[in-house]
Amino acid sequence: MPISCSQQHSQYVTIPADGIQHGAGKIFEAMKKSHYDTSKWKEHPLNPKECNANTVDWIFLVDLLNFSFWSEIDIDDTGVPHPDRYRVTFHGKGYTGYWSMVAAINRALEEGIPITTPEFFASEEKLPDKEIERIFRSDTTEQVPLLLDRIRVMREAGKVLVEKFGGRFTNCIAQADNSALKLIDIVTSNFSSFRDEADFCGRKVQIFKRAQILIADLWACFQNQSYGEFKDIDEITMFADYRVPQALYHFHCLQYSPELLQVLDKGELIPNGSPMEVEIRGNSIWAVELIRQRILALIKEEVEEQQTRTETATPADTVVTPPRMMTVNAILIDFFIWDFAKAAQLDLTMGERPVKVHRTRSVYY
Ligand SMILES: Nc1nc2c(c(CN[C@H]3C=C[C@H](O)[C@@H]3O)cn2[C@@H]2O[C@H](COP(=O)(O)O)[C@@H](O)[C@H]2O)c(=O)[nH]1
Repeated sequence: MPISCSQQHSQYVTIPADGIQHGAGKIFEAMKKSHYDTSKWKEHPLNPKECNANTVDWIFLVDLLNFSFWSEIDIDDTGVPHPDRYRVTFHGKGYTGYWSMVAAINRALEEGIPITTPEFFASEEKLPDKEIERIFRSDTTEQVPLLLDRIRVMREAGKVLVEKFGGRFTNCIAQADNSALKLIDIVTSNFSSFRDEADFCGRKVQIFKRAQILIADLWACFQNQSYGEFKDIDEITMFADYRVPQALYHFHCLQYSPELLQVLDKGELIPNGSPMEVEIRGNSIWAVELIRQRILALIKEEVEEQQTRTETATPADTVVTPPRMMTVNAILIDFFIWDFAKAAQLDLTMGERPVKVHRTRSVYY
């Protein structure tokens, strides 16, 4: 369930009500225009086109390693990558950021390395650390961020899968009885690197970004069938990373204090679990929840308008087609905003309302 940030505790981040109206309208219009739905997931060249148990292994490893790609070298982070920032070339195209990790995994698979097989990536004998370093090798001088943490979380998760779940994440899915909330519980209680939580004003807040995006990627890839079928998928929140908050600020859906803006502009490190960081992440979750509620209201208005028009339409009027009732949940809004942020990164960093991503090093996002 999304957490509702107690605003009075927020010193650095707030959610302007008029900003939500403005942002939700813009996002809704853009999502309608692009017919944004789960079918978009497979369109990215690096995402798998087949949906089977091997795809589940692939998604598990990708979301196990789906953290911390911001570069120490590419300070401006405009989307036009600094030539020396970590980059992986696959099928002739250079990838940076999140996609660089995915490209490295796909490259290893094409080199015949069973990198997505848990009993393989669990084992220092079968897959020595040096070989993992080679798999994530860069075209440039900058190494993949947090390489040692990536190796550590692979060993830990691989061993848990082998020892407790028959070596496949499909067995975790089977235990969850098509419940996303149950699967979050299985993942966060068995795999410590997914246990993304913090203390905020004396309360424990469970953000669980990678556990939730793991479920979202399964749901989107399998289009709510088979290993991706979840009856309570709408309980999943947006994924509190460092890219979507930047876009939410751009859409006026987040407001930052002068002190936070200065920290971001200077590229200062913000510790994982610090009030500043938890406020950015917690308010992002709540802002997307408010955007979702606003979009549902806009859809309702549209349907009612169409119905009125249809009732009063005379034969001479053109036939009105009911609007595509979009399924809108926090996942689709998040995926849309993230894809938008990547496409509009130059505007987000250099445009009329520029802001940098917050720089926290952690295995959680
Ligand atoms: N909230 C949210 N965070 C997301 C994603 C994704 C990738 N999902 C795509 C994959 C399949 C679907 O098509 C999705 O569109 C990565 N990240 C996070 O971003 C950061 C990396 O950013 P940069 O350094 O600029 O590449 C890092 O924290 C990473 O964990 C998302 O969707 N939502």
